[in-house]
Amino acid sequence: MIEFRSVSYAFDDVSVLEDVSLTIEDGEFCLLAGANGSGKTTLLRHCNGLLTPDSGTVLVDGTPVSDDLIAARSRVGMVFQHPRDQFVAATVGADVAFGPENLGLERAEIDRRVDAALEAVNMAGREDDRIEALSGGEQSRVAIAGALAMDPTHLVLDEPFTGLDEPARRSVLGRLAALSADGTGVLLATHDLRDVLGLADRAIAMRDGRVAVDGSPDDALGDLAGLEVRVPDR
Ligand SMILES: Nc1ncnc2c1ncn2[C@@H]1O[C@H](COP(=O)(O)OP(=O)(O)OP(=O)(O)O)[C@@H](O)[C@H]1O
Repeated sequence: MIEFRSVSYAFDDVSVLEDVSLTIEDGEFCLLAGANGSGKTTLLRHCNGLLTPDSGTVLVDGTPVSDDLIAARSRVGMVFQHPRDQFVAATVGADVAFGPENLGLERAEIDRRVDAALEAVNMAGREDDRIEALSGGEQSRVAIAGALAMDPTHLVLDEPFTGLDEPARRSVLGRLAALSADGTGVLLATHDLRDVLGLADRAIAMRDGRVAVDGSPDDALGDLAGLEVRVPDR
């Protein structure tokens, strides 16, 4: 469970998050929508301590992130907007293994996690492929595998579809839905909800640093008007 309790945050005295309270349950597939600049990325970066609240608390599985940064970073897998920027190795297998290696796990456990993570994103057997030779969709899936190899309770993704074509987007979405059905909490920031609302359990939308909408996708749909979010045609 990821819990935001009255979280506020400002960059240089400019308030970006204001009194945000949210709980993301295990296995919940949760969308985070909102116009550019509404605070989505800032919120997500609190989930593993990349940012620290000015006031309020963020808890991961009951422990404040600031009390145990390593636990938070192991439990919350983060996938950023441009996966290319988050790769640390030249090949798929080496990149996905990087996180578990840093946890100091035994080689057999690392190999098991890499295999399972690649399997989960439909990239099994591609360990030796060079990342730079992969398509955008494959790179996104490798970035997700890298996060999964940490065996997280939650996956937090910031606009992971940027630059992906439709088939790649659908493929990544399908994997996220399957992972959430298997118990991984998913928090997915996107300003384009057209083909994701139907997969999600819940839709949250931010406006000016506050939670403006929070409900089931069906209920949220009507409330999203005016938030510069792309919604499905009815
Ligand atoms: N490092 C920073 N320094 C100063 N201001 C920042 C910084 N990062 C973000 N901001 C500001 O904080 C506000 C919220 O930005 P944030 O990136 O969280 O929004 P967002 O909803 O994720 O937008 P986008 O969809 O464009 O990524 C914006 O006004 C932005 O300019």
